[in-house]
Formats: sequence, structure tokens, C-alpha cells
Amino acid sequence: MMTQETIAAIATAVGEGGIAVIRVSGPDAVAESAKLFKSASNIVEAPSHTVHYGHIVDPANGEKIEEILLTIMRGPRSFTAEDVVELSTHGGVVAVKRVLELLLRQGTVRIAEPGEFTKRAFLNGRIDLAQAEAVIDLIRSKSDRAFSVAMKQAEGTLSRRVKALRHNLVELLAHIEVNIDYPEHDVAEMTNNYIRERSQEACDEIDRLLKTASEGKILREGIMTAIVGRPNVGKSSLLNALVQENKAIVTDIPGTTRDVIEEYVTLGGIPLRLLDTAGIRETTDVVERIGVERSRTALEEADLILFVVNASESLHEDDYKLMEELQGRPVIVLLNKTDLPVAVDEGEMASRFASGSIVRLSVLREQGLDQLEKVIRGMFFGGEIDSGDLTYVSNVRHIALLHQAKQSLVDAMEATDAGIPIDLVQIDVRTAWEQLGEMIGDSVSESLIDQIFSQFCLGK
Ligand SMILES: Nc1nc2c(c(=O)[nH]1)N(C=O)[C@@H](CNc1ccc(C(=O)N[C@@H](CCC(=O)O)C(=O)O)cc1)CN2
Ligand SMILES: Nc1nc2c(ncn2[C@@H]2O[C@H](COP(=O)(O)OP(=O)(O)OP(=O)(O)O)[C@@H](O)[C@H]2O)c(=O)[nH]1
Ligand SMILES: [Mg+2]
Repeated sequence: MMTQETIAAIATAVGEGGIAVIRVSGPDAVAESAKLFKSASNIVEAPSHTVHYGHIVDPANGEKIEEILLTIMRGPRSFTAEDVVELSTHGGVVAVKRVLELLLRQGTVRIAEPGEFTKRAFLNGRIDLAQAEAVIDLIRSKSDRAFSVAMKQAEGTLSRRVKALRHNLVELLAHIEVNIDYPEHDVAEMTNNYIRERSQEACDEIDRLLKTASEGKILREGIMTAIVGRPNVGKSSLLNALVQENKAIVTDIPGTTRDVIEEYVTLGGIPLRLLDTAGIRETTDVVERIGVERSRTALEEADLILFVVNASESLHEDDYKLMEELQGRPVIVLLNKTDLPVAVDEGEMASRFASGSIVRLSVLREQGLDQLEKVIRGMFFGGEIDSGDLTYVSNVRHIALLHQAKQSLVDAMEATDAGIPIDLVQIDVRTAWEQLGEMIGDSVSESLIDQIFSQFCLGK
């Protein structure tokens, strides 16, 4: 599906900068650029992957417009797998626009749609759909880790696992096919076992991929972590210690924090979206009561709750009330102020919460924060965040397809168990194979492709 039109766009962000780059791709990229380019080198003849110094000149009147560097990459060894020319102009909005206008004025070059360069890389078979989608994630990633994950996917790690899965399903399909053609009663049971085993294996791999989805979301957006507890136990002090800055006001007056304070912090490689909340207690103060309501909302929405208790006092009625609400939630109990004599009944806490989730802390002395970090890592990644192949399914489209493929395989296994003829079972397996294919862009509709690439920015 080779495209014939030549397209151009500004590839760098619009605004002031050192340089700006115009990218041109398509069969006329070199010839059309050459019409505007005055240089010691003849770029029509120049070899691929060479850079040339020269000027952009308006062919209408010979006026020198810009001093540029021009790069040639001939297809298929280019980003789009077509002939690509990049013109780097001086930064700033005016110069780059004038050069682009000159290129477009000639008639055969048109402005690219958002994502069209990457779309061509896909249509020309240089990358698959999952890789192309990762390019969007690359651009949007806001943390080093999210970037590394997207980079891996752009390199094809997810695609390889999906392809391996499909390869196994093709083998299974072939096996079933043989049995449809030569049905022998005594091998039927063996075939059924084989279908069950292979489908189960595929389901297990899909589950592993799906498990990475929630971890992937956490890596991109941070674990929503609410710091809760009754007033004056040291919640704001904890926030400040974790972000290593005095973001929240700390005083010894109960009810200091009135509104939810939000900060991002990376703890042992795990991004947290920390919410410091107003101490939860019954109160008649109107402002404080609104704050307490906001604390409750944060508590309800949190992925992780840091429940702070003042260990130097015995448990308070407000603590008991809160503990009731925390039942069944992902909680880490922080016994704070352990620099003071401990009065809280630790045995009682241990009977209410899993022992691994109780951490002794002194925010004042900065003690116990490393233990907190360990517990968080353990809870979310089984302590394995730094290892693994960095495959994270992040895209909602991929997640939906994985769920569908898994369901098709479950259908196949159930059909087998129910003694349904294997040519019908085969249909379910084939459906799973097709659904996985859609992840990497096998058999996807044109409108879906358009929709995916329209999310890109101009010039990508
Ligand atoms: N100037 C410039 N910088 C850029 C890009 C670009 O397009 N232009 N990229 C745009 O995103 C990124 C680099 N990505 C690229 C990926 C593949 C190919 C490419 O030409 N691949 C060919 C040839 C490889 C080779 O010569 O060995 C291929 O894979 O077939 C180029 C850029 C980041 N920096
Ligand atoms: N001794 C001791 N004091 C602490 C510790 N952590 C915090 N404090 C003190 O406890 C008091 C209350 O701290 P905050 O961080 O404001 O408490 P809070 O839970 O945010 O309180 P509210 O915002 O009112 O709900 C301050 O005087 C802190 O200095 C600790 O580990 N040990
Ligand atoms: Mg506070």
C-alpha cells in the first residue's frame, strides 16, 4: 500500500527555539526540496543519510529566505520508509513558516495530517500498530519510567509477545484442522486435551499481559495515595518529608490542614500522587467540615491509603471510627511519633491489620521512611519493579482486545468440555487469533487506523 503523495509539516514544536525542522516525505521529497535549495551539493544525486549546507531561495524572485541544513534519507531506510528530507531552519515561527509555504506553493507537496508520518511508517510495514501507538505514548510520557516503557513498546517488545501468542494459536488451529479432516475416534480425547492445554497456556500469557496494564497505569499516572488520620498525628509532616520540601503547613494545632494538598513524588521508583488531607474528626467548624468531606472523597478514590496514627497516645475514638472505614481497603498503617514513648496498643493494631502493613515511623527524626518505601513496593509490584522486560500494556484498545481474546479462548475451552464438535471450537480459537492480530494492526479497519493516528500531533 505505497502512498504516492508527498507530504510536509513542521516537525518541531511551534515557538521560539534554537532550530526548527520541516519534514518532507514521499516520492517527490528530494526533487521538490531541490527546487528551493541553493547549495554546493546537488541533493538530487546525493547519497542517503547525508547532510548539506545551503540556502532556501524563492524560485519566483531569487530572494534568499533562509540559511539551512538539509538531511536526506532515502526510502526504505527512513522513518516513513519513503524518501525523507528534513530542512532545519533557524528557530522561531517566521522562518520555518516561510520555508514551509514555499514548499507547499509548488503544488505537488501537501501539508501532512497529524500522525501521517507515523501512519505511513505503519502502512509501509516498517512498524506495526502497537509500535506506532507507542510513539504517541513516547511524546506524552511525563516521567523517565513512563518513557522507558513506551520506548520498549516502540521497539516492539509488546508486539513480540503478541506475535508469539498468535503463533501458538496458529499451531493449535493447524492441529484442530488435521483432526477435522481425519476424525478418528480414539484421538478425539487427545485432541480435546491438547485444545484445553494450549488454550489455557494462552490465557495465562494474556493474564500476565493484562496484569501489567494496571501497573502500567500506575507508572503513568502515579498511585493515588491518600494520607489520612485524625488531626495532629503528623500527616502534613509526612507529606513534607516525602517530597522533601515544606509544601504543607505544619503546626501543633489540630485542624491545621483545611484542604487537600496534592504533590507528586517518586518513592523507590514508584510514582505516587500524594494527597495530604484534613484530619478526620467530628467538627462544628464550617470550613473544617468541608475539609473533612474532601478528605473522605480522597479516601474513597485512593489506590493506597496511608493511615497515620499518633503512637504516643492510646487510640482515640476518631481512630476507631476511621479504622472501621478502612476495612478491606489497601492500607498501610503508620505509627508515627515513635520518638516519644509509645502508648498505642501495638498488639491491637496487629490484630486489625496485616503485620506487613504496619510501619513504625518518626517523621520528626526521619525514621522508618525507607521501611514505608519497601512496603509500598511490595504491595504494588511484589518487589519486582526494576526487573522484568518492561512490557506494559497501557493502551485501552489493547486491554479491551486482550480481554476479548481471553474470552474467546475461555469459550473454546468450555465448548470442548461440553463436547461441542471441534470445527466449532476452532471458530473460537480463530476469533482469539484475530483479536490479538488487531493489537498489532493485522486486519484492522481503515476508520480505526484513522482514529488512532488522528491522536498524534502535527508533524509526527
Ligand atoms: N531529525 C530527526 N530526528 C529524530 C527523528 C526524525 O524523524 N528526524 N525521529 C522520529 O521519530 C526519532 C528517531 N526515530 C527514527 C526511527 C527510524 C528511522 C529510520 O530511518 N529507520 C530506518 C533506517 C534505519 C537504518 O538506517 O539503519 C529503518 O528502520 O528502516 C529514523 C528515525 C527521533 N529523532
Ligand atoms: N514528636 C513528634 N512530633 C511529630 C512527628 N511528626 C509530626 N509531629 C508534630 O505533630 C504536630 C502535628 O503535625 P502535622 O503534620 O501538622 O499534623 P497533621 O496530621 O497534618 O494535622 P492536621 O492537618 O491538623 O490534621 C506538629 O507539631 C509536628 O511537628 C514525629 O514523628 N514526632
Ligand atoms: Mg495537616
